[in-house]
Amino acid sequence: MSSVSHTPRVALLDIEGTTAPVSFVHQVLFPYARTHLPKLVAEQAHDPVVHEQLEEIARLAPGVPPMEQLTRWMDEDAKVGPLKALQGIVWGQGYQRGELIASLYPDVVPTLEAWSRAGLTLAVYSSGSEPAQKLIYGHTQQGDVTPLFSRFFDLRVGGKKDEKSYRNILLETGWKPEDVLFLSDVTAELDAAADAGLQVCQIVRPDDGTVAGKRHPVAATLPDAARLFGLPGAEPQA
Ligand SMILES: CSCCC(=O)C(=O)COP(=O)(O)O
Ligand SMILES: [Mg+2]
Repeated sequence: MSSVSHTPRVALLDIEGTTAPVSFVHQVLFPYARTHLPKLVAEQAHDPVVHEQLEEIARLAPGVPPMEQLTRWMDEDAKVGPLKALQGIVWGQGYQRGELIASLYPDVVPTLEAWSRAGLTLAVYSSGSEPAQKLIYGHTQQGDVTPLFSRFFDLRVGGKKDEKSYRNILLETGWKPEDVLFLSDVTAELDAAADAGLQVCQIVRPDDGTVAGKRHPVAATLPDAARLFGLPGAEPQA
């Protein structure tokens, strides 16, 4: 397991399984998109934003009807740009209609507020599109918490299991790798980030049934991660 040496200045956070329960994404957001995507594709295909994504589907899967391809990707939980962009659009409609409200783990907002107050830069890296990230944090049970974050990264920089994506984030921001702490539940994502020189912490939420890996520090909550990395917002020691 890698050791913890340098206090991070940037916290780069995954969403599903790290700040939001896997159950919220898989039992609320994904089914909502599955229900509403066919109508979006059928009725809003001429909207320029939707149209651009439909063209991208046709490029990636020539000859396949777009809704058939989207269903295939949803069945595989594929992290693909056009699916993520279109899911973001229907979730936006859902939040606007009051049919969706985002669930975050209860420790998330207080800990991020403590980190922000202490001067840490907070950023998101999720497979969900940047608009979808802003929607989830804009419609939480605690209100709009998007101002806590200064940067949002999605598949535009590459997939989360690819070391190059983290190098792209470093290039775009000028952050030093050792200053950045990436928090995620998925070991393959942490491996990629660590290979790019970032500090990493696996969030192993008992409710999500996450399995702890062996290579990286493990925390059950963000306060637990704060304690491991010398950050504010740590839970009091027992
Ligand atoms: C913006 S919330 C929905 C997240 C999502 O679509 C997804 O596929 C989960 O991605 P993550 O990278 O946060 O695990
Ligand atoms: Mg995750």
